[in-house]
Amino acid sequence: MESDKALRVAVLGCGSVGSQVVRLLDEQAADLEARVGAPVELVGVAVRRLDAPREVEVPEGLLTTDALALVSRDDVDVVVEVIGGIEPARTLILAALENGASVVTANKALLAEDGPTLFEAAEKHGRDLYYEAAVAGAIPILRPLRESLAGDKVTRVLGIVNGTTNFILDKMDTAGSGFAEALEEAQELGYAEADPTADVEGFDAAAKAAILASLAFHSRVTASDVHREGISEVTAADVQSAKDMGAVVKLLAICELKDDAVAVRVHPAMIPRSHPLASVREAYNAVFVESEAAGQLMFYGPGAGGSPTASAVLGDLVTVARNARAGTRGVGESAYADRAVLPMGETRTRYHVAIDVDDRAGVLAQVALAFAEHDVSIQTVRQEGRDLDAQLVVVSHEATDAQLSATVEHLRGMEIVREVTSVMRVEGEAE
Ligand SMILES: NC(=O)c1ccc[n+]([C@@H]2O[C@H](COP(=O)([O-])OP(=O)(O)OC[C@H]3O[C@@H](n4cnc5c(N)ncnc54)[C@H](O)[C@@H]3O)[C@@H](O)[C@H]2O)c1
Ligand SMILES: N[C@@H](CCO)C(=O)O
Ligand code: NA
Repeated sequence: MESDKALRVAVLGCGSVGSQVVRLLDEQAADLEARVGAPVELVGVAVRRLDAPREVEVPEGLLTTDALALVSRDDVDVVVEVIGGIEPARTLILAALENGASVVTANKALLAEDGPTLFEAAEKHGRDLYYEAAVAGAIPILRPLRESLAGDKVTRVLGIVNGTTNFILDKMDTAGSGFAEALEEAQELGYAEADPTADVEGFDAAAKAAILASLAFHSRVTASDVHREGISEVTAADVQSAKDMGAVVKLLAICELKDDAVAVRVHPAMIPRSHPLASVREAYNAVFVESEAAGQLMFYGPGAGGSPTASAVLGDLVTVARNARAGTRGVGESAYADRAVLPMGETRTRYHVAIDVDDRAGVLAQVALAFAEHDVSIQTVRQEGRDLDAQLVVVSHEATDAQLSATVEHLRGMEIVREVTSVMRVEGEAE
């Protein structure tokens, strides 16, 4: 792009995010031009159907159903991919890069599954590939990890990175709703999709965790490296049990550096109400970062929605445009550390276990022994007497997930244990 020439932008997909990108490109045109130093011009919008209803009016003549032809035009400087999914998004991004365009995308699913292929193509063709919108929507988190913290050593990232599940868990906590009822409300408000599997079962958060871990630890982490558990099994009893111990249940994406390996997981966990992430309500997102020199940082804001997500897309677009004007490109992938990914069994965590037991002599000792047999140290035990039985709530110290899950299996098989009523990991508290 020459210094006074417009930056020519093609947008692929005109749904929730794409329509807001198109709107902002029009409404902010004068400011964008001033910030970039050249006009930012929309030259085409690829859609699936020309006659579909849209949230934005696309200028005459810009709509096309041939996305491949659009990205193959030699007058396109930047392609914004907001179709989502693996194909045809991957083919279109690769074609755009090959054709000399830079790419801005919000596509976490594709980046988490096949990021390296895209990064290599960007490198090979000397173009930019930016994706701030892919993790936690509008919240600036990827740029801080990639740039602001590039001189520090990030040791841990804890994130609430899925708005739908945070909304559901928040309703279960504050309104006492059951999972199904809270999900229905999330669907009515338009947070959850008709098929909520990607959100509820943690796939969306796992993709984001893979991207966060890759950037935080300068390694390649893909979605298949992430241990994933969703929230569909979280019960009102779990939520109440968390409340009783001054905690709240959140779906967390946890990325940790352990010696020279990384551990990456997504699962519901109890965190103390005093932890900054406990105050993240409704569909908001937040990412809590711990690094050696900076200490603790928290990034908070709207993690979804057309307009917030478009804000992140436009931020990337301005960066790409400035790079192009300066005749340079931004930093590419940084995977030099090439760290191994720890299996979940070797990851260290803590468990909260609630069990119904017979209320008689020696029961507590037997339960304590089960923990001891797996070399798991107990932090607290709370007992609540009932008519004929008692509920014991045990919170462990840190141990490997394998030791902790073996302890739970052991408890389930014990004659004195009537039922294990709640099992959940506990995070966000110093040992
Ligand atoms: N909506 C959000 O809150 C949000 C937040 C962060 C990231 N994202 C990501 O942004 C991307 C877009 O999400 P969205 O919510 O806007 O989805 P959406 O379903 O609202 O929009 C996608 C659009 O792409 C169109 N499309 C599908 N195939 C096409 C093709 N071959 N050519 C042209 N158009 C095609 C669809 O018709 C649809 O209008 C996804 O990768 C998503 O993960 C969305
Ligand atoms: N479905 C996602 C959208 C943002 O990726 C969420 O609920 O957070
Ligand atoms: Na973001």
